[in-house]
Amino acid sequence: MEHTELIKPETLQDLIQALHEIFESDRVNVEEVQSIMESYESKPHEWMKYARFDQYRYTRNLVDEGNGKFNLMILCWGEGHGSSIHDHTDSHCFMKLLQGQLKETLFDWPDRKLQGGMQQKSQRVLLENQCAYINDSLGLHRVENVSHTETAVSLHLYSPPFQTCQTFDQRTGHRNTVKMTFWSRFGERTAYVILLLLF
Ligand SMILES: N[C@@H](CS(=O)O)C(=O)O
Ligand SMILES: [Fe+2]
Repeated sequence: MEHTELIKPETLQDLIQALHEIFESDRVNVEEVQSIMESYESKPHEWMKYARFDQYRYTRNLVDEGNGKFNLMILCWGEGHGSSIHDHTDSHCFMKLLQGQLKETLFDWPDRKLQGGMQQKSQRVLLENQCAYINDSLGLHRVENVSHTETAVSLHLYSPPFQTCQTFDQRTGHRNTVKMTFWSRFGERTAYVILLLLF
């Protein structure tokens, strides 16, 4: 097997460069991606221009399109913000904490004769610089910034990129397909909403 040497990326730019090289190959080595993302030490001034918050829910801010192989984005979580239970559309999902902490709760896929709601499988708190991994065969998750005083910022890599996912009602297990949007792209606020309102 081809082996890429692991060098600690000093900057976010170095990390992006290293990710481009890793994803040139058709096979993704999950441990390699996870450890290179983990070894980057978060420096806020390097990612600040992507970190835009909304008052009401977490935002998704596109950083890099990875030559079509992956999407790299920064998610900004205000106090108390969380995602619904969701899947990752058959992609790899890496999630690294750049600032603050996030609670991740794992769930099994609901089965047909679901009773008593979807039961949580496990829970963990991700700390600054840690990198978690999930895909659909490991299950579903919900991510929350449970802090009432601190915001959280995370760096997500999805490969291959996807634009919709399924969300699940914890009580009934019923699912919805939702379109995922970017609050900003490459540091610029996305104009979709404004355009839709004008025309
Ligand atoms: N997968 C979610 C974020 S998280 O809750 O893992 C998203 O891309 O919006
Ligand atoms: Fe997720």
